[in-house]
Amino acid sequence: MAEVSQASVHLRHRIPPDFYSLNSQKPFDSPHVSSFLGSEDVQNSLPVIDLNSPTVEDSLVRACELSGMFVVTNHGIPLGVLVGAEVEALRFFSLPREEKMKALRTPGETAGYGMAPLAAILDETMWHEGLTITGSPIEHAKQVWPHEYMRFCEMMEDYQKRMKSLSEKILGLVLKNYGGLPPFHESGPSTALQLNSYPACQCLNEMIGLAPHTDTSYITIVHQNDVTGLQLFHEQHGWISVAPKTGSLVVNVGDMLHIVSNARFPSALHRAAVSRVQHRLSFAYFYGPPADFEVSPIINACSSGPHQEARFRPVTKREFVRMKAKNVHALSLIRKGK
Ligand SMILES: C=C1C[C@]23C[C@@]1(O)CC[C@H]2[C@@]12CCC[C@@](C)(C(=O)O1)[C@H]2[C@@H]3C(=O)O
Ligand SMILES: O=C(O)CCC(=O)C(=O)O
Ligand SMILES: [Fe+2]
Repeated sequence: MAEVSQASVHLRHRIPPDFYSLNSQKPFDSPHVSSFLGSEDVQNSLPVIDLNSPTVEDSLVRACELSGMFVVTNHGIPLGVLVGAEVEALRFFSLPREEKMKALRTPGETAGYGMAPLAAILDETMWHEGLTITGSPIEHAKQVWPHEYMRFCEMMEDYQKRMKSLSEKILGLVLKNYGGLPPFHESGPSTALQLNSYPACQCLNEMIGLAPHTDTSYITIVHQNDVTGLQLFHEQHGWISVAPKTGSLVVNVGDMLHIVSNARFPSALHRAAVSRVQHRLSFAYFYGPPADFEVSPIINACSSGPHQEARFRPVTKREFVRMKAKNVHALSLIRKGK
């Protein structure tokens, strides 16, 4: 009996809500989210960085220091690639629930359909479904489209290839004064593409799409469709809305870069809100160290004042992910002197 309820709890955290049937109910208030989803309309306060600018390196470093999140333009990814990926993602998320369930993430795996892993340690329900892709999505795509999987796979592979180069360009510039990109040895970085879908939500008066979190990556590159929803927590303004701008991309600092920079760059605390009328899609590309690479603060000439002593103990991404699966505040567990 205990085993059965354990399993159902586990399933509850993996399987997205039944959006269609919930939306056919009369609107009701969520007990957990009492009108806290408002955000200040100060989205223009996020730095916008032209990657072709001659001062790009300084601007990137300042933006990382200031808010841990910024917008990039002239990034070299054609609009057609972003829109093409949106079309394919929508083709997937528009499938009937039982079809998408064929691609359900199996326990212990990264890739597949389901709730964000974050759901496992939260009480509240998130109005969210996601498809995580690592490399080729062929296995899951074939399960849902036995004969029409190629277009989806080609689009997603091309998207990841381009995002990988862009991540390396941005991270290389940000870390230039730290000796450039960290040495990855033979293993290469660990990367993942997370397709996020937030269907219009009519049944709840206020509902969270993705709960507040930081990403584990060095950096994450986010593309949003034209529906506003991404919000960044800002020390002075509270939650600020990061509205989509056609063709531009949002970049945020994750936990691994926060550690490498010895807390000089904040790991951006962010969340996603949902719309009552529009289906929101976002694409998050995570670029991080390989699982067994030991990440530790780099102390060098550009670290001054309070940053001179290592603030974190070394940690591998694998160990950190294990800690974060139980505690969203995993960073505090590796902070020195705590
Ligand atoms: C590569 C990954 C990062 C991620 C966990 C995952 O294995 C796949 C999903 C990612 C995501 C997306 C939503 C927020 C987040 C915290 C989560 O629960 O799943 C991130 C994870 C992360 O950055 O740790
Ligand atoms: O939907 C968004 O804009 C944010 C997605 C996100 O934060 C994530 O996938 O980690
Ligand atoms: Fe995120």
